[in-house]
Formats: sequence, structure tokens, C-alpha cells
Amino acid sequence: MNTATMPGPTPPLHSLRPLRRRHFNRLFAAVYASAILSLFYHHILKLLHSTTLVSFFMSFLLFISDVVLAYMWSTTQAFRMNPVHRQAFPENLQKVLDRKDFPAMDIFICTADPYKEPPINVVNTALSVMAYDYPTEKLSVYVSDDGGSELTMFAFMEAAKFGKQWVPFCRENNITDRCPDAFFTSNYALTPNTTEIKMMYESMKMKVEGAVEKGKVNDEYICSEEERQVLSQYRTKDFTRQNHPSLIQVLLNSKEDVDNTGSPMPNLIYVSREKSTSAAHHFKAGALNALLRVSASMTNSPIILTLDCDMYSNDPLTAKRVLCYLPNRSNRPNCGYVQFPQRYHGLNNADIYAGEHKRLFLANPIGMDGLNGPSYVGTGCFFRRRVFFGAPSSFVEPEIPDLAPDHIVDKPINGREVLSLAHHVAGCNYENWTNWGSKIGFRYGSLVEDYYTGYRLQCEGWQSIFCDPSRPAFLGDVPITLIDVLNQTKRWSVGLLEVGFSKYSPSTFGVRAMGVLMAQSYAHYAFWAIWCFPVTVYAVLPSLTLLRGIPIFPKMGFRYGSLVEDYYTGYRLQCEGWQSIFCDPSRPAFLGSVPISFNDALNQNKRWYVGLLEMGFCRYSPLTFGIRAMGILMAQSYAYYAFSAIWSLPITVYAFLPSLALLQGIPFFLR
Ligand SMILES: O=c1ccn([C@@H]2O[C@H](COP(=O)(O)OP(=O)(O)O[C@H]3O[C@H](CO)[C@@H](O)[C@H](O)[C@H]3O)[C@@H](O)[C@H]2O)c(=O)[nH]1
Ligand SMILES: [Mn+2]
Repeated sequence: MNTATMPGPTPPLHSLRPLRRRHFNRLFAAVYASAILSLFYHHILKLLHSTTLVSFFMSFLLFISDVVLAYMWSTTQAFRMNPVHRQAFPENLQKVLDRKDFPAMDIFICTADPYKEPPINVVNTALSVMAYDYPTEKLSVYVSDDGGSELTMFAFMEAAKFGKQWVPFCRENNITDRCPDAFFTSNYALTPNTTEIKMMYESMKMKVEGAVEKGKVNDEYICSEEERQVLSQYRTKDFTRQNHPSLIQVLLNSKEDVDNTGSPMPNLIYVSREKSTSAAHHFKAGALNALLRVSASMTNSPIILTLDCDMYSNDPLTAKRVLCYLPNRSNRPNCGYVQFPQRYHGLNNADIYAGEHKRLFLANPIGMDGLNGPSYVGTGCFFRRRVFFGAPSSFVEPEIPDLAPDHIVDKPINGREVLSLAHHVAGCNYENWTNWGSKIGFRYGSLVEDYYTGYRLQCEGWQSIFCDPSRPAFLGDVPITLIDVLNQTKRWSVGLLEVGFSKYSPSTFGVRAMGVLMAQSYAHYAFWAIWCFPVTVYAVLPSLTLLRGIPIFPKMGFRYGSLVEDYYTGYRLQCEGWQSIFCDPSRPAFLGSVPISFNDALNQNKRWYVGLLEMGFCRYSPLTFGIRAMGILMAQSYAYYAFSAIWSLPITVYAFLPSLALLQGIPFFLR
């Protein structure tokens, strides 16, 4: 029975708390902005007063560098204006929603190359989500294989068998690490049960890795005529990864397949979209759009999770956590997706290479979450299927009505009718003359389809939510070799610049569509690559100018002397070892005039004090340099003057504090 219909207060599903530091951040931004303005004032003076071409050029480079730095700083401020902290309470879900009313979920896992992305890891990712703490018959896992490889297909045929043991094993033993590899490398309890399942896992792993090593599936591993037929599709003439027909295989069907306890299994569907060297395939965005359509023809679940093949689920509660927000339970009426941060396993604690991208994936999203919601980062993101079909208020109809997000599929997923539609929509020419990639689905036009798609969705008016539970929901691999990191950085920079300089640039189109602060956040990423300019200039220019003896930074006045040149000069002479004599005859040898107006006296005092303090705190301070140079007594005499300004502290305190204390009745002096 659904308790939500019973009277009484419903327990909260989530909470939202703005962080107190936002006040400080705003104040700091104001102060910092004025400092930047005065820096620019200095720069402009410097430019106007430069005498030679070389010094003008240097000043100009520094000026441009600082302009870039200031611009990037200004974009980061959008993240700091209103950071928020969110919490979900999945434990309250059962009081609000009956398990049978949980929405179905389609989970998309992309893989592209069996050699760079070992199939056994992809299988681990898939198993970790198939074992979600969620009604299994409502989960459908779709694997997109852009590598078009029999190795991946074989790995998933094995995974379908192993899953029938693994899913109930996790459920019955209430395992938290539902990614098999993570579980077997953790400190798990050794029972006959775990030893048995570990052996099954190891045997699957051996077969899959053995096949990858050989580059083809061994005949002895193929256990049925059906499997042989499936694999033979990859062995036809002219079959290459860039050129092959669409391959769709229902490996598990929740209506028919049961696990070893008799409970239904999730759907598991392998998809390798049609590829042809003459048709654009749009990389991952293309793969995701093919999955959007294939899944629409088979299950059409209202909620979609996208995952990179290396990002396994680290928390079985995640799907339930999402229900605390989606489809319509958040404070955001147009919430289109819930983004979890990218977290990684296998980094050392200090993460000395900053591979975790904490700013990108943790610090900045809480700032965007306080505005209209975080950007989409390609993985660990739960979407409402509806977001891919136009703005919240204007639905864009797909060309086949059966692909629309509200269409209910009531035919068996491995029936002829469904499969023929699925193959049709997985075709490489299917998207020609349609809205896919522009108004429908994941957007084409940038190498970073995730950023671009999230950006365009938010421009349409969709909002999002950032969900960062203390136990990471997903864990992925971080690139560890220099070449991989460079490649990734290059791909990201180019992709982001493509958006920055397109007609949908955040600084033009974006500002109008989503307001200044959100647009600034997106601009921060779009123009991420321009950091390289100031970084290069500041890395190289100072050393070059030093070699040429050209001063480029403003001079600090007090280094060169003191306002009280008399005191300072005498002091330095005595430090050098000169001595002196005091002569005070009874008739004054000289007479001067004394300042008599209050203002003149104040001015003189101020000048003296500042000059003396300059001395007291410079590197020739009587307290340090002086003691070594002239002995303690002489140094003390000079220190007496150098620090004469600090009299002001006790004088002020003794002037005010006793009266204040008296007024407040606080006893102050000894009785
Ligand atoms: O033609 C392609 C290329 C890639 N992929 C898959 O896309 C995912 C991400 O690709 P990867 O090479 O690992 O890129 P990363 O830079 O590590 O990924 C980050 O950046 C990508 C581009 O912005 C996003 O798609 C990812 O979600 C995000 O994690 C992987 O699962 C690939 O298998 C495909 O399916 N088809
Ligand atoms: Mn990756």
C-alpha cells in the first residue's frame, strides 16, 4: 500500500543548505576586483610611459596575461557566489513511494575499443549497475560497442551467465561493493559461498582476457550453436570496426530470464550501431543517440543513466537516491538531470598530479548547483528521457512517434517487430534530415559532447541537480600516462574552444539564454584553454628580462631607504663601524624652529614614525642586522627609535579600556 496517500507529514527526501562562505566570497570578490582595477591602472601607466620598443612589448605581454587571468578569475566568481550543500534521504523513499511504482531505468554504457578498454572492465561496470538495490525487472542495461568487436560481445555473453549468480549473491549478502572486481580485491568475509562465486568470476575473467589476448574467441569457449551464430556475424567478409551492419543482441530479458533464485534478471542488451566509412558517426554523442533510439524501441524508460565503460557503481543505493529528486520531487520544477561527480579509484591520497580534478568535478558544481544546476560531465548522470526532446515548454516530436518519451512499449523486446525497429534506428544513415544531434538527443558539434549537451539543455531552460554523497556513487579510472593525459587535455581544450567560438558561445548566446552567472560558469570551461597564454608568459618572460636586466615589476619604495634619512644614514654608518661624539656646550650651538600648528606636528610625527618603522621592519632592522653589526646596547638604542610608533598601542588601550571596563562594571585593576 502506498503510504504517501495516508494523512500525516511526509518525511523529507532531500535537503538544501546554502553555504555560509558565500557571504565571505562575495565580499572577497569585491575587494579583489578593486585590486585588479588598480593593477590595470598601473599597467596602463607603464604602457604609456614605456620608452623603448622592447619594454613596450614586455609591458604589453604582461598586460594581456593579466587581462586573461582577470577574465578567468571573473568567470570563477560565478561558482563562488552561491555554493550549496544537498543531501538525499533514500531511507525515507519507501514511506513516499511504493516499490512497484519505481520508474524504470535505462542504463547506457559506452565502450569503443576492446584493447584500450578491456571488456572485463566493461563487464564489471555493467554488473555493478545490474546489481543495484532496485527492482531488477525495471533495470535495462544497454552496452554500446563502438569497437564493433566480438571480444566485447563474448564478454557480455559470459557476463549474462555470471550475472545470474552475482546479482542474487549481492542482494542476499547485502554487499556494498557490487562491482565484482572491487569486491574481490576488498577485505571480504571468506565463506564457502564467496569462495565459490570468486571461482566463477575468475573463470569468466580468464576466458574473457584469454580471448582479448588472442584477438579472437576460442572455439572451446563457445558453448552453444546460438553463441556460434552470434559471433559469426563478426566474421563476415568486409567486417571492420569502421564498416559493419548494426548488431543488436538481447542477452538477458527480464520477462524470461531469472537468476539462480528464480527472481527476474535485468534486461541486458548489446548494441553496436551500424558504421560506414562514408557516414559521420559523431563519436560518443552518436553512440548515445543510437542507444536513445534503440532503448526507446525496446523499453523506453523515463529515466536514463549514462556511464563511461570505466565508471563502475560504488554504491547500490544510488538509483534510489536519484528518485529523491527525479522525476518531479526536487525544488527545481524543470529539473532534467542529476549529475554525480566523477571520482576515481587508484589515486594516491595526496594526488600529487591533481588527477582528481577536484575543482572541475567537486568544487565548481556546488556553485552551479546554487544557480541553475551543474553541467553534464558525460558519466554518472541520470536524465529524464524527456530532456532530449526539446525545451520544458516546447516538445520536439521525433520523426517516428514510437521514439517519443511518453510512448509505452508493450511488445516483447526480442520480438521481430521490436528488433526490426531497433536495427532501423541504429542505422548509420538514419539521422540524415532529422533533428538528432541538433534539437533532439545528445548534441553534435563539439569533441566534448557532454559539456555541450548539458549546456544546450540548460540554455533551453532545463535545470539540474548535483548529488555528491559521502560514499562516492561511481568510481572510474584516471588517465595515468603522460601521453594519455596530454591527449585528454588536448581533446577537452579543443572541444571546449569549439563551443566557446561557436554561434552558441556562452559569452553571447549563453548570456541571453541563461543569465550572466550561469553563462560565466560555462564560459569558464569554454575558454579553459586560454590559461596557457598567461602561464607561458609568466613562466618565460621574467627569466628573460632578468637576463637582460630589464625591470618588469613595480619597485617597492622602502627597500631603497627610509623617510628618516638622517636616522637611517647614521644607523647604517655606525653599523659599518663608524663611531661618533656628542657635543652639548652650555650656549646652544644652533637654534631652529619647531612646528607649531597641530597639523604640522601631526605630519612630522607621522613621517617620523613611518620612516622609523620602515627601518624597524626592513632587513637592516636594529633587532636583527643591528645586533650583529653593533652589539646589543647600541642596537637597543636604535630599536628604541625604530619602534617608537608602537607606544601608540598601550597608550590607546590604557586611554580607553579602563573607562569602558568601568562603564561595564568589569573590575580591571588590582584591588
Ligand atoms: O567514438 C567513441 C569515443 C568514445 N566513446 C566512449 O566514451 C567514453 C569516454 O571516452 P574517453 O576516451 O574515456 O574520454 P575521457 O576524456 O576519459 O572522458 C571524459 O570526457 C568525455 C568527452 O567530454 C566524456 O564523454 C566522458 O564522459 C568524460 O568522462 C568511453 O566510455 C568511450 O568508450 C564511444 O563510445 N565512442
Ligand atoms: Mn575515460
